Amino acid sequence: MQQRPEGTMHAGLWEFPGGKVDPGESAEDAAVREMEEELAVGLDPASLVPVGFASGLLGEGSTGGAAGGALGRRALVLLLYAARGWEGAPVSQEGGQAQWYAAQSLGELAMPPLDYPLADALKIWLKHDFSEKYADRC
Ligand SMILES: Nc1nc2c([nH]c(=O)n2[C@@H]2O[C@H](COP(=O)(O)OP(=O)(O)OP(=O)(O)O)[C@@H](O)[C@H]2O)c(=O)[nH]1
Repeated sequence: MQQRPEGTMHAGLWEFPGGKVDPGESAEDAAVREMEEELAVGLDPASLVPVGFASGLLGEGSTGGAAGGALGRRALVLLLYAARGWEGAPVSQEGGQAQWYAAQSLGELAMPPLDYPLADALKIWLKHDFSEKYADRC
């Protein structure tokens, strides 16, 4: 998990690492690029397995809320992937903290709203260990 830096929306809250998909980029390629940029971790896009998604409005749960603020009502969909292998040790490249947490303890972290359902999806996914099904991709 990584902590959002000061001066950004949801500053100080812990989130799954990642970021926005660039135009023309696949979601998997974006995940690989963001993990490299944010944590200096190398991933193979073919090793990514979809875990779940969460959908809401940009800015919901931050100071001022989404509907009344300058952000308007922009939809936000977060896709969560699992990776069983990577190169390098994750180190935050953007000044904030990055830390491992057991899936079971994620609910106790202060997170932006959509990361809670993502954490629940991860717990279910880990319980059933769907990665076996995708062994040829990992
Ligand atoms: N992880 C997460 N992000 C959320 C939630 N709700 C919400 O508005 N966001 C916002 O969605 C954006 C996610 O984009 P991002 O991961 O590329 O964040 P970023 O810091 O690179 O972009 P930024 O400069 O716009 O803040 C952030 O601005 C974040 O504050 C949420 O529930 N979970």
